[in-house]
Amino acid sequence: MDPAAAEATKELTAVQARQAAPDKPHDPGGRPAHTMEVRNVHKSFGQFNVLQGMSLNFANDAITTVLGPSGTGKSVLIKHLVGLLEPDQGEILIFGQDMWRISEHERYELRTRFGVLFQDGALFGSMNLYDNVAFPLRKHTDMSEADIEEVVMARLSEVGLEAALTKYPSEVSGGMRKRAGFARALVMNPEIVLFDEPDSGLDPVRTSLLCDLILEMHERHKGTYLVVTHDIRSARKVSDYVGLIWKGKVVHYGEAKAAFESEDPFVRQFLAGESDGPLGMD
Ligand SMILES: Nc1ncnc2c1ncn2[C@@H]1O[C@H](COP(=O)(O)OP(=O)(O)OP(=O)(O)O)[C@@H](O)[C@H]1O
Repeated sequence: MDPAAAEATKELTAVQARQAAPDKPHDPGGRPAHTMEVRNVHKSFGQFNVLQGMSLNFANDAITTVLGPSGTGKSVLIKHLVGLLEPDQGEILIFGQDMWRISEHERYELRTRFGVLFQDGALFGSMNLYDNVAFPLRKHTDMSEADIEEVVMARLSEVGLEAALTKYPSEVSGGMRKRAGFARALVMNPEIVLFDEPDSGLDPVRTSLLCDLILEMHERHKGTYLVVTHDIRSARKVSDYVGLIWKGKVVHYGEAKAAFESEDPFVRQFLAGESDGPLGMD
């Protein structure tokens, strides 16, 4: 191995050694120390090892951003967290429960405690924005239409869409679709909210406004938020904690301020988005 590669490997090993905090016991009040934990998760598709021993304890009631290059497994991580993909090895713990050691029904119930904002908002094209936001309440609760209306209007108003409630997704901008998706993600008062590249397809101004909205909603509703992105500016704006993933592993996790001020060459290169440094293309 050439000296530069050896140095990079050494660096990476040192960073990996500082990854996710060790397990903590559950607190005596019954609340797990972490509402969301990923423990040594491996996942392959055919020969392709996407997650290669990923571990991460997400801080409760904080916004964690997970950053990583394209194709590094960020969306695969989200699918594991919501129980859409089963790990080949390792555990996904939600509220202290192993997602894959509970029944399918329990997993389904657990999913109702998540809000997820997918890249394109994942709205139903055949429903207007009001019905899209009302959908989870109609599906998962027996609330009356009057109560549903109260909640839906409150959520739509928080994201600035109360005037657009009769519009269909195809009739509004990408930014509005994301905001509607956000309103829908929050409608069941979730304790965990996951954002899969909320900034994708948005211009810098709309990205910045969406970040403001994420911060505002988190302040108002609290909860454990995970934002997956490769946009470093968004990460800087919203994060309390930052996780960096590379080659299917968490190579750094810690407070955002410390990460952005880190002298570590790997973390610096990652967060500065520079081509020069221990990270390569392969
Ligand atoms: N169901 C699947 N079957 C086969 N390969 C898959 C599947 N899901 C994901 N992959 C592969 O796993 C890798 C990681 O995908 P993932 O979508 O998680 O990347 P990402 O980090 O979210 O990338 P991006 O930032 O570009 O969205 C990719 O190479 C992808 O092709």
